[in-house]
Amino acid sequence: MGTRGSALALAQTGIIAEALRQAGENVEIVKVSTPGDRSHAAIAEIGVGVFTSALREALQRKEVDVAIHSYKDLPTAPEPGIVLAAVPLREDPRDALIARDGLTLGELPQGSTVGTGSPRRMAQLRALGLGLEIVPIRGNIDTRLRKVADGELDAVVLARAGLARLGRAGEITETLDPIQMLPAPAQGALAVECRVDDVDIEHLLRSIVDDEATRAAVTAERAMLAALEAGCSAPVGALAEVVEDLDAEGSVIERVSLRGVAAAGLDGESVELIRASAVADKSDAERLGRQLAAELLDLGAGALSGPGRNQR
Ligand SMILES: NCc1[nH]cc(CCC(=O)O)c1CC(=O)O
Repeated sequence: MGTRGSALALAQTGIIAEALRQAGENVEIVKVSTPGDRSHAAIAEIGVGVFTSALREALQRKEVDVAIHSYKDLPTAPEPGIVLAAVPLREDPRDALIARDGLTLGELPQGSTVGTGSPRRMAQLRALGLGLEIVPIRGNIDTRLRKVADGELDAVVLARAGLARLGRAGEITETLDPIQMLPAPAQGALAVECRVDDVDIEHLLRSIVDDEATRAAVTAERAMLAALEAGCSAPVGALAEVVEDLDAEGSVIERVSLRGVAAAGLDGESVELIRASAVADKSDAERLGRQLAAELLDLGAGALSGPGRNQR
């Protein structure tokens, strides 16, 4: 089972390995170093897939049989020869604020520094109009948290899921409501991949670790992202939830409810956000994502054209 060597990646891979071991399987974990781990440049500069392509190559070369990724870091374009065998039960997908002195977003004084390297988080923070100073940062979760502890920054915004998996959710001072901050498509979810011709392993992974509701939600979010032709570092947020509804005859059916946001500009400098939401049958998750993307484009997310367009 291949994984990146970061604390977060090892924790995530450990969860899946444990589930397989519980089911009686024998698992060996192999660390694969990626250019994303070695470079300190901004993610927007080094490009989509920096954390995931080395792992996929190790899979193709048969150095590993399974690859575990943070789903939100995967490019939207399918990879020939590789299949998404399972999408395990998702962690809380929301973003979280870790601020000095236990402060919430609303309590941070004007001019407070908030660290994030994500154009999506930058755009949504700016749109709140709180007068915060956004500081671009990179580095692993520990490095980012330390900047607040050391007093270098007043706050940072991180995925709740990553903090929870590292046992550091206790440092969160506010979990951000998706109304203020929509997460990255597939945030909090893992992607478990294997080689397309490895049917036994695919079946095994699907039967032990796949979660149907997570898969449907993430399918809608990622279809929206793909249709916007925006890569994982673009200012696009999406959150889908599987909800119970009644059909015309009054029977309970499962539907997918999807919310999306896109900044009018590509660089996170824009304060104008475009929002839309829609609901569809669970079996129509993919189409729902594409339809919401079309609506966002109609509403003006078309300004996403530019250097980042088609970068998948
Ligand atoms: N881009 C880095 C990354 N990839 C996955 C996570 C957290 C775990 C997740 O979202 O599944 C993070 C860190 C973060 O955004 O705070």
